Amino acid sequence: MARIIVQGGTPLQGEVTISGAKNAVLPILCATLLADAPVHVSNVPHLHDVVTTTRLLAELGAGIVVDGDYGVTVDPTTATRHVAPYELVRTMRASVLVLGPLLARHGQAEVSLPGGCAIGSRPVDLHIRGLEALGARISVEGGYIKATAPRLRGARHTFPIVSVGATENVLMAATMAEGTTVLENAAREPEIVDLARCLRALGARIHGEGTSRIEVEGVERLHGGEHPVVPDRIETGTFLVAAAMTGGRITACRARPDTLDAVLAALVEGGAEVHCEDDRITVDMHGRRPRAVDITTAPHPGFPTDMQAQFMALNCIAEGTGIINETIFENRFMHVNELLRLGADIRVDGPTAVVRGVERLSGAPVMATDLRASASLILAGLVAEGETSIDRIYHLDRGYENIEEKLSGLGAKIRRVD
Ligand SMILES: CC(=O)N[C@H]1[C@@H](OP(=O)(O)OP(=O)(O)OC[C@H]2O[C@@H](n3ccc(=O)[nH]c3=O)[C@H](O)[C@@H]2O)O[C@H](CO)[C@@H](O)[C@@H]1O
Ligand SMILES: C=C(OP(=O)(O)O)C(=O)O
Repeated sequence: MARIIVQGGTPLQGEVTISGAKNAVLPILCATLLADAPVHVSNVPHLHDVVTTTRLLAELGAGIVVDGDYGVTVDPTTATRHVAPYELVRTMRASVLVLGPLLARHGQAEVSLPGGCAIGSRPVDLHIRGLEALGARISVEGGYIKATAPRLRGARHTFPIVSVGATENVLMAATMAEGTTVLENAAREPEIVDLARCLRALGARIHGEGTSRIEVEGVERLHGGEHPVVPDRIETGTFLVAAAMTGGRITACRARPDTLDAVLAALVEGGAEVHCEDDRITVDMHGRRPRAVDITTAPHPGFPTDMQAQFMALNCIAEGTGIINETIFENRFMHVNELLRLGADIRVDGPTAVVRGVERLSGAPVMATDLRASASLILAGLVAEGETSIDRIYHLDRGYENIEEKLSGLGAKIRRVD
């Protein structure tokens, strides 16, 4: 099985180009099902989850053309099937995002329940309740969400808790509902903003994305169009933490500093010098050891749960003790046991981890358990003495494009072995 081998000890230096955001491109690809003509999506990252999504769209009958290095054109006009099968959905939870578009466009959808994953149980009740508020009739039978709605109707709906995926599913469905929909307590993540921009480029009428109140005036049809995917803030943050941990200086290019406020504030608290330009972020640690940072994850604009594992890695080698509270997912500390194998000092008590910084980590074989846990192990490997070998890296390929090549370009001693 493929592994990543990291030799620790090199401060990272140089520039790295950020790819399109995984968590933006997946809903956007699903949204193309709403259109009645081809949609061209650019700045599409090379990720396993993107391949899974295009397979799912093809399974539904859509035409897929990969053009150039980073473009995908989806022709939804031939997408007449409405069943998203278990075999595809089980490998990627975001597949449930075809539910809203299928329902809005075809009046029916059957989507396999995605199931849980390593980081938590991850139910989809909020997606279902939101779509029901628009008039859908939904039942769960045989492991499938079965939904029908001859025509969705606009409604006022308040999400009981903030959910990125549920906001996306209901937003997509509402674009073609009859009348106006108002979504309260909507997620405010930059990926929601990017989805709304894409939908608007296809003719949707949406206001308020990026705030907790989104208003959608339903339209009869969405047309074809084009959309470039927003840069990946989590990939950006991961590289910036790598620079901070190694005492290096890197610039993330084609990034979006305005989507990273909480992460950049935490880096500054950790002792990094951070400099932002339009689409570039430079982090300079001047060879210093980072200071420990306290983190509490929260919906945007709070500190992102998808950066929690990386900051835990930073705290492992920082000066002082950092306290990490994970409030979004109930089981997102799977990286702790692996970091302990590298010599970290971490104590977990329910949703809280207390990380006492140690002078040095030492390389060891470790196992990736989920996407961001994998990233945290690479970061720890970059500063550990000797060699760290990371197993089960298929998790990484879901969400990081060529991470070992990008890190090598910054001077890291890292390679993939098959
Ligand atoms: C593809 C994608 O964009 N994934 C992101 C998305 O996941 P995802 O959209 O799955 O995450 P949500 O925002 O929905 O989850 C937030 C919380 O709500 C709960 N919940 C969610 C839906 C539901 O129907 N019922 C329910 O109880 C979840 O279990 C979790 O505790 O947002 C998460 C939170 O920022 C990120 O970590 C993921 O990287
Ligand atoms: C948890 C993540 O993704 P997903 O929701 O696709 O599992 C992530 O990107 O960190």
